[in-house]
Amino acid sequence: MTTSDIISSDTIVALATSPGANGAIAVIRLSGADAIAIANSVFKGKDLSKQETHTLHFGTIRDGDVIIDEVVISLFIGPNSYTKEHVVEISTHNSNYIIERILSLLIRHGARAAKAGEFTLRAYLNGGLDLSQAEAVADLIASENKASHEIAMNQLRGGISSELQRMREQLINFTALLELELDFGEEDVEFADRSEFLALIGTLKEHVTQLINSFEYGNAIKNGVPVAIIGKPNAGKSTLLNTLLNEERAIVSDIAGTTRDTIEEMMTIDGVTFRFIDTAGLRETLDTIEAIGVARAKEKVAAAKVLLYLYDSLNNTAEEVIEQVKAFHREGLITILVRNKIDLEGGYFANDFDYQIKAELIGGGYADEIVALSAKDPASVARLTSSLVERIRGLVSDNQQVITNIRHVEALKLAFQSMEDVDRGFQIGLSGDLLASHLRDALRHIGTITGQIDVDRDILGTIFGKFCIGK
Ligand SMILES: Nc1nc2c(c(=O)[nH]1)N(C=O)[C@@H](CNc1ccc(C(=O)N[C@@H](CCC(=O)O)C(=O)O)cc1)CN2
Ligand SMILES: Nc1nc2c(ncn2[C@@H]2O[C@H](COP(=O)(O)OP(=O)(O)OP(=O)(O)O)[C@@H](O)[C@H]2O)c(=O)[nH]1
Repeated sequence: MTTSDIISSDTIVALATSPGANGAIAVIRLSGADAIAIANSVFKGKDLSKQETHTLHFGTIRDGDVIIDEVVISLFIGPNSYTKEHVVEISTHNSNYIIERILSLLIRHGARAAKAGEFTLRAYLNGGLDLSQAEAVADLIASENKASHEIAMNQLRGGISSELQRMREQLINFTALLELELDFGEEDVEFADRSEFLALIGTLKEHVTQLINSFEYGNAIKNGVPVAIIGKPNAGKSTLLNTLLNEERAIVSDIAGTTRDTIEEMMTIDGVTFRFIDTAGLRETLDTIEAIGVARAKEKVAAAKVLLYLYDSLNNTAEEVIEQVKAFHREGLITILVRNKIDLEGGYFANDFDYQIKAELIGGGYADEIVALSAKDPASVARLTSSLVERIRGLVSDNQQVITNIRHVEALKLAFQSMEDVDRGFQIGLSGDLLASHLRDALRHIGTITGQIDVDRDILGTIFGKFCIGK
């Protein structure tokens, strides 16, 4: 690739820092073949065309004789830049007036206003980043906690890309062997035995499934892990939420049915963001407002990753706890039984009540554990939060790649289907060329994730259109 191949014809410009923000300095970024020439035509200082890449230069920006600002210019000579084109960054004083004047000055001198995500689009088109890395840039900017930051950073550093590359290589070897056999078709040779092929496709399918499943965790981490807090009226749901949030957000009272609607609160604990959802108490009622609340509670559990079921031994029978928790149960729902108000019993002592619940719900696989606490007491609630964090972290193993992007999941599902076709094809003795065609489909679907394979212009538009302008 020569420099002229990778440097696009038009030069784009945008504010790279946040518009309207209060900082001291703003950065205006130019990228393209004429970036240096355009900057030179408004900059009074050293001749930028004679400077080395990755150097800084002090000077003024002038519109005719008028000095608009004293600035610092950073120079990146293509392809040694983020976009792989010439990039010039102008650090100005952060004034909307100055920014507007410099932007329009640069446009008058031949630059064009960049569209959303256009710098990163160019980085992708010029081979600086692959598509999943470009998407990671958006995730990184949006990341607000340690867990989502870690996943986005891993993706930006090529974690997903290299994993997919390994998978593609295996598939390519596989296809090559199969096509070699096809060439010798008449002679009926087999270069690899069928069981080896089947084992390999089985491993690949398993791997793809693991990635698909990681999305549930990845998506929860990215958007906050939804936790539904459920229990009979007066179980202490609002009290627990208040202690968790350390503020009086939910209305607490001892009149059953105070919480008529659902309340949602975001909170980051040990780097994991949770969305706690308080819900109306569960009870048979003729009060229609509250009946709607109960229906909503069921919806919330359906959308939750974690269920905190609150009860206490004074107001609940073991039977009703068992019945309700079973009613909410579904595969993959992390269920923590929260036995509340232990201060009223003078501390927690396991008794028949617990043994029954433990045997039925923990033993039966409907719940993961029981945490006994007093919702009013922050120290005992801390035991619950550390258990919550541990369980969320436990969903993926340390070095497993996590998918956070729905586009990637869709592509992986299609790849899985093609692998299924290969698998089934083998079993029913499908001809080699048809098998190879299914294999190529699988390769193509995986390739769309990193963008190695023809990605539709519309899809690129959707991906980069979500970025902010200047990114
Ligand atoms: N001022 C500034 N800060 C920024 C960016 C930027 O564009 N400008 N970035 C963008 O959003 C991110 C950093 N990304 C960057 C990626 C590559 C290069 C770069 O100059 N690459 C060269 C040189 C590499 C080297 O010296 O090792 C290259 O790839 O050849 C710069 C920034 C975050 N901070
Ligand atoms: N002693 C004691 N009282 C508690 C504890 N947790 C909650 N309570 C009390 O129990 C009553 C009901 O608590 P809430 O938090 O309003 O219960 P809720 O589950 O939100 O009730 P609804 O809004 O009716 O669904 C209040 O008087 C709380 O102060 C606890 O750990 N110990």
